[in-house]
Amino acid sequence: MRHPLVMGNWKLNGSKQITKELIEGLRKELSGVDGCGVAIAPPAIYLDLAKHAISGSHIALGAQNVDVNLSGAFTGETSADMLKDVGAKYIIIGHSERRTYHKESDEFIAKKFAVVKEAGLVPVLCIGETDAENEAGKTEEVCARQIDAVLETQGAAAFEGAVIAYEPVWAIGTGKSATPAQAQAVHKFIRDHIAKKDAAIAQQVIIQYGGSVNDKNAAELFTQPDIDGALVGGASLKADAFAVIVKAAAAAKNA
Ligand SMILES: O=C[C@H](O)COP(=O)(O)O
Repeated sequence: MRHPLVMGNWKLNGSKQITKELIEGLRKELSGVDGCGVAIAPPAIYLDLAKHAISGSHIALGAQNVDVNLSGAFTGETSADMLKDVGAKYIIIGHSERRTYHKESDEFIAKKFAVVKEAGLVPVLCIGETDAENEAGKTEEVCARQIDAVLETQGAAAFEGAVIAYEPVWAIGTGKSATPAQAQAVHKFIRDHIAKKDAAIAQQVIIQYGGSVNDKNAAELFTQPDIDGALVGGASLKADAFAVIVKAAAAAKNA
């Protein structure tokens, strides 16, 4: 039985003060909420502060990126072991903003996937098509290619305990979420694609939806059978809105 996971990706937002206040707000709003995994991914520089602030709660810590190297002359990078050392569990890789602004390839992201798994952490592999690819009817082709980069190098077993976030690029930060039916169709395609290699692995993999998820549209998205929570950007910066999303996922799970 899969549990949903709602994860907040703070992106390049926050400060020491905001980190403390946002987590304090989340702890209050989420007290007693059960049935849904919750994680936050603040900027790397605030991970240690966040780890202390979530202490004793059921909020897990995530990171927004990782390097493929574990140590050495790689100025400005952060390794999987370092993320583990500060208490991060869920590591976002392949986010479209990194694919676009940092030119990260499918192969490079697959290497990150392997490094994260090797460290005993949980990769949150972001995949999804651009607006142009969507218009051209290439959604499934793009998602398959992005998953295959891992499947073909590490096998289906690599997805055991892993998380996939389907984030159509056209829905990210635009206020234009995919409809529940649109998202469900792609999530089912992703699960079926992995099932061709290993049905049991496909059944347990968490597939989050991401892209303009908010406190208004979350509940309906979570009614879909293959949508297992969400990767939330903008709405994760407000404790009350993020808590509504978490509660919606928990309610859908318990329904
Ligand atoms: O990682 C989160 C996604 O990029 C979604 O961002 P958004 O909720 O602001 O659209």
